[in-house]
Amino acid sequence: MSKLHPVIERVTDRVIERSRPGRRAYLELMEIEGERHRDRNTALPCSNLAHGFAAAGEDAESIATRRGPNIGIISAYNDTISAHQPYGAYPPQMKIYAREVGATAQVAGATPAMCDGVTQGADGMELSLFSRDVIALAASVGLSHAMYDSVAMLGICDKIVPGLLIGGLRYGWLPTIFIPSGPMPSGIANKEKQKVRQLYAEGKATRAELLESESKSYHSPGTCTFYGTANSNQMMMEMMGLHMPGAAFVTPDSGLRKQLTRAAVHRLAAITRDGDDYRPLAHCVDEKAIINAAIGLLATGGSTNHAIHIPAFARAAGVQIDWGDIAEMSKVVPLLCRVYPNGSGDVNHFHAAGGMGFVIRELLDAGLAHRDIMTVGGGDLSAYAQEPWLDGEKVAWRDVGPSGDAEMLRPASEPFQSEGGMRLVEGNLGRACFKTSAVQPERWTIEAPCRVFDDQAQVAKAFAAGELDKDVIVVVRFQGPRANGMPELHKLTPPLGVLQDRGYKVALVTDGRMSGASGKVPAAIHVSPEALGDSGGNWGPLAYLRDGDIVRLSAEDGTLSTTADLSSRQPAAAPKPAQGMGRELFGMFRANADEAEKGGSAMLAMAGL
Ligand SMILES: O=C(O)[C@H](O)[C@@H](O)[C@H](O)[C@H](O)COP(=O)(O)O
Repeated sequence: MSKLHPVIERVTDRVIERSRPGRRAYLELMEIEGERHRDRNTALPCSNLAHGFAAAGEDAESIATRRGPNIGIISAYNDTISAHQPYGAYPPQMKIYAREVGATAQVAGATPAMCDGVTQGADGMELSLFSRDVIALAASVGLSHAMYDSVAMLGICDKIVPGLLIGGLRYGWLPTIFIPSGPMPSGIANKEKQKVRQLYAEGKATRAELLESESKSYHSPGTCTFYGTANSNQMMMEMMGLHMPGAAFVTPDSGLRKQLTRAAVHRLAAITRDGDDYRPLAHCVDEKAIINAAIGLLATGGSTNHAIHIPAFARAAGVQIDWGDIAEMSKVVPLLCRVYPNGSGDVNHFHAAGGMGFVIRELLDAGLAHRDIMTVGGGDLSAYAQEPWLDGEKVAWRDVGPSGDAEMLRPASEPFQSEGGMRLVEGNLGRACFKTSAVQPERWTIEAPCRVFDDQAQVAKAFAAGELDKDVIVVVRFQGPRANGMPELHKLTPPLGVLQDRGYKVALVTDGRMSGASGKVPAAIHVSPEALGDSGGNWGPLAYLRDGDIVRLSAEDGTLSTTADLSSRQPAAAPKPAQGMGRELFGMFRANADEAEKGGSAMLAMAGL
C-alpha cells in the first residue's frame, strides 16, 4: 500500500488540529441526537407517528411496527432542470426496491433546485449561491419529521449537492447516500457551442443560429455534459465515498443506472444503526473525506465553485479548511484529466476512458488521497477505484484498465501538469482563486491597465463600443455575497474570449464567481474581501481601484496586486441592492453572509459554525 504524500499528510494534520474543538462538538451532538432517536417509534408519541404513516398505504403497517428500516428521501426534483427531471420517477421505484429488502421509503421532503444555465447573466442568478443555503434549510425541514433510519439524497446540480450535504450533516447520525441520475448523451461538442457564441457576440451569427446550436448541446434529460459544477459535485461524491461506487457518470436511462439506484436503496437498508454495518454520515464526512474532495477537484480541474462549497460543507461537519490548504495541496496533486472546459471531450467521453474509477485508483496508488475513510459503498475508498457493470441483472464492480484516451485521462506518472488545476493569488487587492487547468500557461501572468465596472452589463456595453480592444484587466466589483449574492459572471466569457482571440492580453478580476464551465480567459475570482464594506465599515481593496490603475495577476508567482496607491482614496459608491425577482427577500442572506473563502453563507455564520 502506498505511503501518503508528506504534503497531503501535513495539510491533513493541520486541518485536523485546527478543527479539533469544532469537530469534537459536532460529533458529540451527533452522538446525543443519534441516541435520542435510536428507536424512532418510542421517541415519537403515537399521534405524531400516526400522522407520519397515515398516507403510507401498503407500507403503513411496517412503519407503524418498525418492521424494517424507513428510508427518508429528500428530492430536489423539478422538470425544468434537465439533470433533475429523471428524479420524478424515482420515489415510486425506490419504494419497490426498499420492499425487496424488508424496508420502506418515504419522501421526507422536497427542495428547490435552480439551473445556473437558465439564470446565467439574468437577475435570478443573484439567488443562486444562497439557494444552497435554502436547500440545506429545506432538507433539514424534511428530516425534522424524525421518521427515518437513513437518507437518500436526490440532487445533482451546482448548489443542490452542497446544500443537501450541509442539511444532511446536521442529521449526521443517519447513514446517507447520494443518488445521481447521470449525464445526458453527448450533443454538439462544447467547443463548437462556444464558437457560435463568440460569433454571436461579434454580430456574425444570428439569434436563430445561436438557439439552434444551444439546443443541440442541451437536448434531453440528464446532466449537462461539460465538466462544470454539477459534474464536479459527482466527482466529489465519489472521492468522499457517498455514492454507490462509480455511480457518477452512468447515463439516465441505462439498465446499469437502474441497478445502481436499486443497490443504493438496498444499501441504505443495510447500513442503519440497527444493523451490524452502521455508517453514519457524520463519520463518513470527516477531515480526510473533505481533503479527498479538494484533491479530486485539483486532480480533475473541477469547478471553482467548490472553492466556496468545500469550506461551507466542511463547517457543517465541524471542520475548517481554507484556500491556503487547497493551494498547498495543488502544488503536489497532478492534473490527470482534461475534460471540457479544460479539454475537448465531455464527461461521457471521460467516463468511457476510465472515469472516476481510474482517477481514484491513480490517486490512491500514488499516495495522493486518503484510502482510510468510511464510505457508504462498504469498506474504504478502494471500492471506488473500480467501475460498475451489469452482471446479468445485478450490478457488480471490476478493476479499471489503462486510460482509454490519453488526450483526456492520464496516469499519475504522466499527468497533464505536475500540479493541480487551481492556484491561490494574493496581494494588495486581496486573495482570489485562479483556475489554471483551463488557461494556456503563457496566459498565467497578465499585467495591464484596468477598466473598472460595477456590473457585467457595463462590460458588455464597453465591449460592443470597442472600448476594450486593448490589453486590459477587466475588474467587475460589487459582485460578492454581501453586495448581490455573488452571481456567476459566465456571460463575460464570449466577449473576453473574443478580445483574447484578437491578440490582446486580457484578464478578469472579480469578487463574483465564474461558472464551472468557464475557462480559457485568465481570471482571479472570488476576490476576498469583497469590495462592499462590512458592518464595521471595512471595504475591500477592489472598491478603491480606478480605471487605468496597473493591475498584475499572476498564477505563476501567485500575485494579485496593483501599483496604485489606494491608501489615500475613498471607496467607490456601491450600487443599491437590486429589487425584483425575489431578490429583496434575500436581504438577510446578503446582510449576514461571510467571505467566499468561508463559504459565503449567512446561515452558517449565524449558526455559529
Ligand atoms: O457552474 C456551472 O457549471 C454552470 O453554472 C452551469 O451550471 C451552467 O449551466 C453554465 O452556465 C452553462 O455553461 P455553458 O456555457 O457551457 O452553456
